[in-house]
Amino acid sequence: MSNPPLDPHDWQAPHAAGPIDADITVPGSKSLTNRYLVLAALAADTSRLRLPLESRDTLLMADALRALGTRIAHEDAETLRIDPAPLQGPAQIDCGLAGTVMRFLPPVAALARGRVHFDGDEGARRRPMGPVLDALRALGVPVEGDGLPFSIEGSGRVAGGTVHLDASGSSQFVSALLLAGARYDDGVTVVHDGKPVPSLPHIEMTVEVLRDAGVIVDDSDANQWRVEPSEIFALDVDVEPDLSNAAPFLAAALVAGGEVRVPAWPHTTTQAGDQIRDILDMMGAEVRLDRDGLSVRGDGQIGSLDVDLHDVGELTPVIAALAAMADAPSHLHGIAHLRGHETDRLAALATELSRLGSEVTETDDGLIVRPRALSPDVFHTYADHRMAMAGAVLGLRVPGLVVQDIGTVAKTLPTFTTLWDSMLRGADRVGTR
Ligand SMILES: O=C(O)C1=C[C@@H](OP(=O)(O)O)[C@@H](O)[C@H](O)C1
Ligand SMILES: C=C(OP(=O)(O)O)C(=O)O
Repeated sequence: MSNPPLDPHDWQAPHAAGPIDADITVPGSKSLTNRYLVLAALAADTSRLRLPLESRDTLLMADALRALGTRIAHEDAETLRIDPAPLQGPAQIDCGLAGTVMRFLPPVAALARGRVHFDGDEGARRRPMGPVLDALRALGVPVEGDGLPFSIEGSGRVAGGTVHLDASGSSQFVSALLLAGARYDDGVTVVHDGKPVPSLPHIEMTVEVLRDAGVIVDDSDANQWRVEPSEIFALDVDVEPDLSNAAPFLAAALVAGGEVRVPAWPHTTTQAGDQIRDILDMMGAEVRLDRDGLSVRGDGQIGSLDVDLHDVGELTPVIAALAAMADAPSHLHGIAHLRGHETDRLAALATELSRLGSEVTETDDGLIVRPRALSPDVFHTYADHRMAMAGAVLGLRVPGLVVQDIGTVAKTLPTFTTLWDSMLRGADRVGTR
């Protein structure tokens, strides 16, 4: 009997026939691109971003800012020019499934004159929003709703002041208020009360981009951030490659053996994804960062690990895929907040890895992955780009594995399959940033 035909959204993940030898040019960082776009829209003058990420999350951010009055256009193939203008409603904002759009823009919409309505994908309606919307209410901004869909009735200005919130569900609640806070009359002081904030490097990134734009930020006390009211200077920046999106390619060197190189890897960065270097080293890779970029070498052996991913939850799906092919059980912890990401990532990973044959236990705040012989099946992605990338990593060693709805990679890396194929051909001639 022949196999049933593949759904057109399904992708037969390529199997690695031998060691890899590839240079992969990774497109720009989602987190940096979307922070730069927001600050550029709030800035005093024209900004320029070179090599921004162009993916669903960043296109939605640009469209949303345009809906509020900002002019954003390509100046040349590599450069976006952003001309700020007074923020205006009425406007409809489609957040898709982008945490950065649904969290970063309500505090911006509060500065617009008029009603701004937010909605997004069905999955986005399940993502936590309460702390940032309640914080805006506490600052006197009229908000209708507690999650998507919701509306904000801006009056053109926000008084600002001190807000207390629980950011244990997402660091983005804090980043959101800090990004817009300099434009509030009294600035903003955000105080976190609750369990530890996840993804702290992402808040450090927010603080750094604000300081680069001339904003004074005091982050000297734990769990408290103060943004002084001030003008935001225009930006003229090159966007770093997205280090979390580099992870599946680097992981491939461990699975298939061989070497993967990522040029332009920053030597200092606020991207949490930089931690992939230490994690792959712990799993047995030979990792080298020099002036040409990052190179990762593997021999097909994957070591197990016990790791706290609280700061860098984005890497979990790819690390879990590696753990399922490691030489002993692994424990990934500190990641309870992943239940509120694109999907409940802990449940999704446990289900999909178990379907292939792994023995996976979901704990309160993570996963225990016991490697077993894997057999091919359909790997479901739950509209989660990082699940799709994890499926690709597994497919290198599981011939016949099918990744369902591969198109979901478009959230942050629309060229993923092209880059993946080029990596397996041992070259990166088609990669674009
Ligand atoms: O601020 C950002 O750019 C991000 C913060 C993190 O969110 P959480 O704090 O919700 O984990 C991260 O996982 C997400 O991919 C991007
Ligand atoms: C959690 C993620 O995205 P978002 O910005 O939508 O929260 C992610 O990219 O892994």
